[in-house]
Amino acid sequence: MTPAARVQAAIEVLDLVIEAARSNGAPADRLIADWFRPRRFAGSGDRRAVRELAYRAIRICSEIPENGRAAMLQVAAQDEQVAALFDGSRHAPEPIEAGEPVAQSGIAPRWLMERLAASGVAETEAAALLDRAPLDIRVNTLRAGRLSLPEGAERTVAANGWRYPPETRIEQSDAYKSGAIEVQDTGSQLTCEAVAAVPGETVIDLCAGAGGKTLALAAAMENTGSLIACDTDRPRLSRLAPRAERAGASCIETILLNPGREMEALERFTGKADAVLVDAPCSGTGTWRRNPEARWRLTERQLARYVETQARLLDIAADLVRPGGRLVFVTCSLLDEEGASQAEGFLARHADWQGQAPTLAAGTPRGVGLRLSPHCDGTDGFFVARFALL
Ligand SMILES: C[S@@+](CC[C@H](N)C(=O)[O-])C[C@H]1O[C@@H](n2cnc3c(N)ncnc32)[C@H](O)[C@@H]1O
Repeated sequence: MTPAARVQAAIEVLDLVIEAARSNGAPADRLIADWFRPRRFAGSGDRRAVRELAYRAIRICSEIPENGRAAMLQVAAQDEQVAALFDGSRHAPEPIEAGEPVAQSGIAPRWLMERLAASGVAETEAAALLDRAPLDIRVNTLRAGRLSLPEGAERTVAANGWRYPPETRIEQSDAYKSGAIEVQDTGSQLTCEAVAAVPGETVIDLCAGAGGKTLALAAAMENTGSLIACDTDRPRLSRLAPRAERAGASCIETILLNPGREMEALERFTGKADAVLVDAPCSGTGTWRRNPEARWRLTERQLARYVETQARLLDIAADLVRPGGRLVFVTCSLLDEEGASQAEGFLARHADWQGQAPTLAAGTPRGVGLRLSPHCDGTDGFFVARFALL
C-alpha cells in the first residue's frame, strides 16, 4: 500500500470505530483486525501503519468525530506530512477542501474533563491517560521453575513484575506459552498485592471477569486454600478455566452470578471469607491507554449506573467477609465517584468496618485509599481501598 492508501484505509477503519462507539459495538482492535481479514494484499507493515494512524486519530479527538475523514483531518491539521497525502491519487483520500468538518481535538469530552478536574486530575495527568502503555508481565510463581524470561525486560515495583516496550510480542515466547508469565499491568498487579492473600485462605474474587487478578491471587495463595471466582458475564468467566490450566492454578472454583440476585449463589460463604476482592465494573478512565475510544462511549448516565452497581457490590462483599477479614475495592478509574467517594460512602453505611490505607510500592493517597496513575506511577489508572471488619 502507498502511504496515501494507508491514510485512506485508516479513514475507513475509523468510520467503523466511530459507528461502533455510537452503537456500543465491537472495540477498535477487533474492528481493525476484521477490516484487514479479507484484504490479503496488505502486508504487516501496512497493517501496523494503518493501525497506528487510526489510533493516532482516536487519541487526538476528544469527542466522537463526525466521521473517519473528519478525524484524520485533525491528524492532518497537526502533521503536514499526513496532510500532503490527501492528494486524490489512486486509493488516496480526496484533496482537503476549505471549510470541511474537522474533528475536535482534546483529551476527553468536556463533561469528563470537568469530572476529572473535580477528582484532582490536572490536565497533564489527564493527558497521560492517552499515552501508549508498555507491556507489563507478572512472573507466575506457580510455574516459575520453567522460567526463561525473553530479553529486554526491566523490573517493575510489583513483586513479580517486569516491563517490556509496547510492541513486544510476548505471546510468541516459550515463557508465555508455558504459563510461566502472564500479561498484566503493573497497577493491576499492585491491586492484587493489596489483597495480601496467603496460602490456606478463603478468598472471593467477586468480579473476576476472565480472571486476570484471580490468577495472581492463586499464585499468592500457592494453590492452597479456596479461591472463588465470580462474575455475571458467562463468556468472560468461561475464559478463566483455560487460562487457569495454562497457569497451573488449581485452587479456583468459578461461580456464575445472576445480576441482582448475586447472594443466591453465594449464600454458603456468608461471613466466611478471609478476603473479598471487588474489582468492580467502572468507567475505565484509567485504561484509556489501551482503549482510547472508550472515552467517546462513556455517558453521564452510564457512569451513574456504574457508581450504583459498585455500591451494591461493596454491600454484598461486606456480607461475605468473616469478622477480622478484609475487603479490597478496586476500580480502573481516576474519578472520585468511583474511588475515594465510593469508599467513603461504604464506611458511612457500615459502622463495623474500618479503612486501612493499603501499603503498596506506588500510588498516591486519595481519601481512605490509594490512586495509581499513568502520569505519576507509569501504570494504568486505578483506585484501591482496603477495609477491615472489626
Ligand atoms: C473490571 S472488570 C473485572 C476484571 C477482572 N477482575 C480482571 O482482573 O481481569 C469488572 C467485572 O465485573 C463484572 N460484573 C458486572 N456486574 C457484576 C455483578 N453484579 N456481580 C459480579 N460481577 C459483575 C463484569 O462482567 C466484569 O467482568
